[in-house]
Amino acid sequence: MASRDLWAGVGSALAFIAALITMAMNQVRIKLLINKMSAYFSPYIQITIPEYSAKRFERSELFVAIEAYLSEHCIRGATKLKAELVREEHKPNVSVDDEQEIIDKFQGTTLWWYAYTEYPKSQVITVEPGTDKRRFYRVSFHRSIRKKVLNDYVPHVLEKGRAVIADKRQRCLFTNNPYGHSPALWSNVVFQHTATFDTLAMDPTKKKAIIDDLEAFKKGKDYYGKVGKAWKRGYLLFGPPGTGKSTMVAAIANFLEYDVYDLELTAVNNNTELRKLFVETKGKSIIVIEDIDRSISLTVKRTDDKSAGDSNNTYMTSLPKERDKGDNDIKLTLSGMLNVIDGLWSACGSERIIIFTTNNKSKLDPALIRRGRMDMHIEMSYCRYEAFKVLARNYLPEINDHQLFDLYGEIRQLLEEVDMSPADVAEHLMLTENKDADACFKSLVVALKNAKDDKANAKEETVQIYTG
Ligand SMILES: Nc1ncnc2c1ncn2[C@@H]1O[C@H](COP(=O)(O)OP(=O)(O)OP(=O)(O)O)[C@@H](O)[C@H]1O
Ligand SMILES: [Mg+2]
Repeated sequence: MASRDLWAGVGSALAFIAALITMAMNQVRIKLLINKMSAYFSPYIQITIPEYSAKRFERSELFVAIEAYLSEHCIRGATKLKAELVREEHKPNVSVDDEQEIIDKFQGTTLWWYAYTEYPKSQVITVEPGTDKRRFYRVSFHRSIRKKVLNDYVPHVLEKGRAVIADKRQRCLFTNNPYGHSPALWSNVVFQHTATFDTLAMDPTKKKAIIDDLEAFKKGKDYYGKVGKAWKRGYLLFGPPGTGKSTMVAAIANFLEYDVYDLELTAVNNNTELRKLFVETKGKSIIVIEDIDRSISLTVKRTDDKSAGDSNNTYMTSLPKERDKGDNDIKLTLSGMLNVIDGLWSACGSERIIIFTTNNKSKLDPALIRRGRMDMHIEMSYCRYEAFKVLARNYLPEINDHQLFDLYGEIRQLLEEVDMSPADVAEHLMLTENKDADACFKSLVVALKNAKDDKANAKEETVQIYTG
């Protein structure tokens, strides 16, 4: 009897649990059905954009662009905002917080945006805190504008968002790590050089030609596409020390708003390493190889190869020109370098500039600097009158043209006769505690006169030796 009661009790308990499960399942089914029906009859459509796609570990570009777009263009009506301090900036970056409806208008139609976060239902242990949650953006709109949203609105958000990101992003200066010393090929710091074309002292006509060339390059996406060329450009900067080659690189980077990759060739062992470094660079960037003549000859051990370089051994291409099969892993060669510049790298990514600087253009192999590889050869020369005026305004902004006028005549004359680098001229124009503008100009005039005398004496000596 007791056992029958017990079984009866167990039986009714099981029946009760079964009834509960059936109800719950029915509820889920009913809920799904309601959702389906409301979706069918609702005139609104929703699109959800996850922060991370299922397979990739990188944040979705669309998600990031939407975040930037909404925070820049639709933030006005929002009341729930969040602020984050990004790296070394002094102003926080303010964006729209989760669960805040944002209304956007596009070509006379309305769209409703909403950000939300999902947390895992079960306990998940992750290495980094916060990586278990999943964020989404959801946009709702009337089904009548479905095509317009997909064809016009989403690309519009993507474009505007990208522009906001580009505007706010901090540009970086990358340097290559000695191979094998670090898992990353490049290390980076924030690029903070303040040089601009306004502060760059050089012949104004040359300066304008460079700016025009850069402008054309920047706007050249369609042109490069049409003529089937990779969207890249090479500049060779040559001239004596202290004439502003490195300053020009910074001015170009600031003008184009590009990152700079400062490639130290002496830390690169072979062609394979060089290729990896190039491929790891991102678009909208400048790769600069400073003093290319010196870094190559330091890097590459001279070989017994008779085909190497010219007979005087003056070209950097005392390194072998032909491509031996094993060269790629053994050494850095000119052909390897040319292959990288012309090949794979230029095909992947876009908007790249490559700059070589040198004090000795004549030491470079013509193959390396031929047009097409180095599209523009820019000579940075000694400081002449026009360049001096720029330097005077940079270093002595308080001085007016009237005050300068008396000195200009003398300085102009001297600068035509004496070769002094802008770096040396700038040294004299630096205001210090016990040196005012007047003293600066006087010290410059004295230095120029001394240089002129030295030049005259040197000439005299040469003549004497020659005649004697
Ligand atoms: N054309 C210039 N315009 C403005 N400033 C200049 C110019 N040339 C040189 N300077 C000043 O002199 C300093 C040295 O110039 P920079 O390093 O650009 O010369 P460089 O040509 O790269 O020299 P090097 O051949 O030794 O590398 C700069 O910090 C800058 O202040
Ligand atoms: Mg330099």
